[in-house]
Amino acid sequence: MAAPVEQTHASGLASVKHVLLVLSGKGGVGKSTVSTQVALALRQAGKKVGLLDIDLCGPSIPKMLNLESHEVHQCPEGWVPVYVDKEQRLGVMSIGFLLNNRDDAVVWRGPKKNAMIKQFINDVFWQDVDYLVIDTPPGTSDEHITVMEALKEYKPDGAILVTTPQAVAVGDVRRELTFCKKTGLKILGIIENMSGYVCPHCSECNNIFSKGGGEGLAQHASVPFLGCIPFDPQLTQSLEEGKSFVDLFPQSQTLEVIRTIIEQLINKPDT
Ligand SMILES: Nc1ncnc2c1ncn2[C@@H]1O[C@H](COP(=O)(O)OP(=O)(O)OP(=O)(O)O)[C@@H](O)[C@H]1O
Ligand code: SF4
Repeated sequence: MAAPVEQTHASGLASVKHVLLVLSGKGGVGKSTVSTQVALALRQAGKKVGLLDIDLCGPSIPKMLNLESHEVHQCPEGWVPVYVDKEQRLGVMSIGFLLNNRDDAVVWRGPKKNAMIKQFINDVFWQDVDYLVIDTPPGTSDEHITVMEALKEYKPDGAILVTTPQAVAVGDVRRELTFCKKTGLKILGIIENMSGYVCPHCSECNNIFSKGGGEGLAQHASVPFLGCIPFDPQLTQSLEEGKSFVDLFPQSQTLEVIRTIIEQLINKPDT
């Protein structure tokens, strides 16, 4: 585990223009996938982006971006993010970079996790970032409360809720909606992930499972529905290989969906 930062300058999110939290009611619905693709698409839209992975129990973002061998270093202003590109348009900070043993986080007790979350919010040296995308742990836990407390002074734009067609029925997302209301976090919208299946042979999107639950829930809760991202084997491939889906499959229909989601986020009057 890397030593705590000896801070001499204000860092934190002071130079970050917009903060977007990505939440999901339960694990495995594609929260980290959505966080990563939103960050990559925002960069492609010309924004300077930060991606903060505070899913302490399962930091998967370094693998998804092929950054697993990287370690963060410190400067007087704080931890320096790992940059995906030499132009430094997408910087990533993840607990995965700080662990000697990738399984360490799983056994941490609450206070240690909460202290780490606060450090992540306050001690990373983001330099003039337009959008900071924060990948949070699944569910609603003490860690989420800590995140919200640590973010209070930075006034996050709001939350993107990720669900799957199957998860919407179980009530996990409803709890997430309640959490946002109780903590005063604006809901930017719901994304239904793994919604339909893109055939690798003909690129046709088939609805093998039910579809539309996310949109129905959004209507019911009077929050925006941002779109349906299908289960796309090309997306799985790019995540497995740690390559950018945006660069690997620029003509993909799935990418069009992600771009449409980004446009809605960018063009919100108050984001
Ligand atoms: N739309 C998609 N198309 C293809 N594969 C996907 C899609 N969304 C997610 N996956 C795959 O599903 C798996 C789980 O995704 P991911 O790690 O993003 O979920 P998560 O909600 O962040 O999980 P956790 O709760 O463990 O953090 C990953 O292997 C990812 O490659
Ligand atoms: S979508 Fe159906 S018809 Fe098209 S290639 Fe796939 S399996 Fe064949």
